[in-house]
Amino acid sequence: MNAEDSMSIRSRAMAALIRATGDDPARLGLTGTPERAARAHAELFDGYDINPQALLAKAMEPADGYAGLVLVRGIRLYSHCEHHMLPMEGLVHVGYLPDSHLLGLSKVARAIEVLTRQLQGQERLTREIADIIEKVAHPKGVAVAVVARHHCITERGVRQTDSDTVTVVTRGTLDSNPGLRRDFLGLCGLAG
Ligand SMILES: Nc1nc2c(ncn2[C@@H]2O[C@H](COP(=O)(O)OP(=O)(O)OP(=O)(O)O)[C@@H](O)[C@H]2O)c(=O)[nH]1
Ligand SMILES: [Zn+2]
Repeated sequence: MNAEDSMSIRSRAMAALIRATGDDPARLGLTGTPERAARAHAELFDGYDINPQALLAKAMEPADGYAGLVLVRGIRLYSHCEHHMLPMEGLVHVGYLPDSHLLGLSKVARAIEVLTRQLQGQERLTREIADIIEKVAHPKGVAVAVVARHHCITERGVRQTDSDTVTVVTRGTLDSNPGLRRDFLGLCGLAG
C-alpha cells in the first residue's frame, strides 16, 4: 500500500472511531483531528518498513581482546500490545558476551525501537531482540530482559495498577552458565 492510501485509510478510521466514541468529528474542537491522529498513528507504527537487523549490523567493530559481558541497560520501551493496541511501556536490558565483534551501542537501542514501533507481544519482542543480536553479532551468549507495564492491564480490564511484567530470554553461555545468568539479572536489578 502506498503512503497516500495508508494515510487516507487511517484518517477515515480515526473519524469513524470518533463517531463510535459518541462525538462528532465535524465539531469545531475536532477540526483536523482525524488527519492529525492519522499522522501520529503512522509515526507510532513506522517500524514495519525498516529492517532492524540491517540497522544493528551498521556499526560492528572487532572485539579487540575484550571478552567480558556487555550490558546496555535501561533502554526506554514504548510500544503497543497486539491484543488491545494499547501502550506498553517500560525498560529493556540487553546483555551479550562478545565473540569476535562488538555491536555499536546506539544501534542496539535503535534496532529495539524499530521492533517497538509495531504491534507487539512482550514475549515475542523479548525473543526478537535476542534473535537479531544473535544473528548479527554471533556472540557467545545473549540475554534480554524486558520490564513493562501494559495499559490493557493497568488502565482497563483487571486494572492492576501496580503490576508489571518481566520477560527474560537467555541464549548460549548466558543461558548455560548459571553464574553469568545471575550476573546479568543482578546487573539489571532483577536478581532476588
Ligand atoms: N502473553 C501476553 N499476554 C498479553 C500481552 N498483552 C496483553 N496480554 C493479554 O492478552 C489477553 C487477551 O485476553 P482476552 O480475554 O482475549 O481479552 P480481554 O477480554 O480484553 O481480557 P481482559 O484483559 O482480561 O479484560 C489478556 O489476558 C491480556 O492481559 C502480552 O504482551 N503478552
Ligand atoms: Zn493488551
